Amino acid sequence: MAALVLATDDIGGPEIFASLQGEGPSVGMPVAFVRLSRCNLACTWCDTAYTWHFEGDNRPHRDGRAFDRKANQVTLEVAEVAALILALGQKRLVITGGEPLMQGNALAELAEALPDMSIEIETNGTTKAPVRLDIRVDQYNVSPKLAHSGNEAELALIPERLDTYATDPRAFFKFVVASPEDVNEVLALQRRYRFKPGHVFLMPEGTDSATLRQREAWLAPLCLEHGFRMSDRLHIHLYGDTRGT
Ligand SMILES: C[S@@+](CC[C@H](N)C(=O)[O-])C[C@H]1O[C@@H](n2cnc3c(N)ncnc32)[C@H](O)[C@@H]1O
Ligand SMILES: Nc1nc2[nH]cc(C(=O)O)c2c(=O)[nH]1
Ligand code: SF4
Ligand SMILES: [Mg+2]
Repeated sequence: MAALVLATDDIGGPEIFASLQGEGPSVGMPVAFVRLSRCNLACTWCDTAYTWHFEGDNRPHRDGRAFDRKANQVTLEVAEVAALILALGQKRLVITGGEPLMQGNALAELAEALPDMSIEIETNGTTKAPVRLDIRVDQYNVSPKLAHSGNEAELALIPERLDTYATDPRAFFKFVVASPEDVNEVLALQRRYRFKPGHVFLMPEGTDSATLRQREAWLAPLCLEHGFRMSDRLHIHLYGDTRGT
């Protein structure tokens, strides 16, 4: 059986936890989360940089911190991960990271070990799931990265991938916006990829309630004007920017 590389919680255990889904179309649902380690992108405002911003990695991040590789990832057999998830007693699993689809083949085995759970995947949209995993996925929350993320567009916005997700009825798009100008980029992507009506969310960048509220004040009218849905970040209001929530 394969192994998965997971992020760690504050005391060094695997980041597997029950919480309410805080973002996107299933906000408020009670779910189990599993957070995998590593990412192929490097968003300057990433709220989980501890999954990829390891010591010696000189990709920039606004925290300016380097994280220690060994302290922030743990490798477990798929069966062990499945048992920890089942122990949470939830019906739905949200797989996130880091970029979880970097470990798509091991995730397919995880999905097979959890035949009764529905599955939602948080992804940056640069990678597709292998078929063995894809057939088990109920929902993709795809979060393509705009210019303010600091990623090169050639790495962050891959036309073939975005075309595939745009035509998949299970895929919802969740764009992180930090300023009103960012919405122009979303509008350009909307024109190019023709995301389905009701499948596009704009979500404020922010890791504290005050920032989210302040940005939602200008984001809400823009959503009304352009027909986008707005996503808050419920978990930030409930628990702050903490691991395992
Ligand atoms: C940490 S990412 C993990 C999954 C995947 N790598 C991705 O980017 O979609 C989970 C979600 O958090 C969002 N996110 C990360 N940092 C954020 C921040 N500072 N403010 C708002 N959303 C953020 C991402 O855009 C994504 O929708
Ligand atoms: N409660 C809660 N909801 C979330 N939705 C997406 C999350 C993520 O980090 O991918 C997340 C998270 O970390 N916590
Ligand atoms: S793609 Fe996701 S995990 Fe990777 S750096 Fe960006 S927000 Fe963080
Ligand atoms: Mg999060």
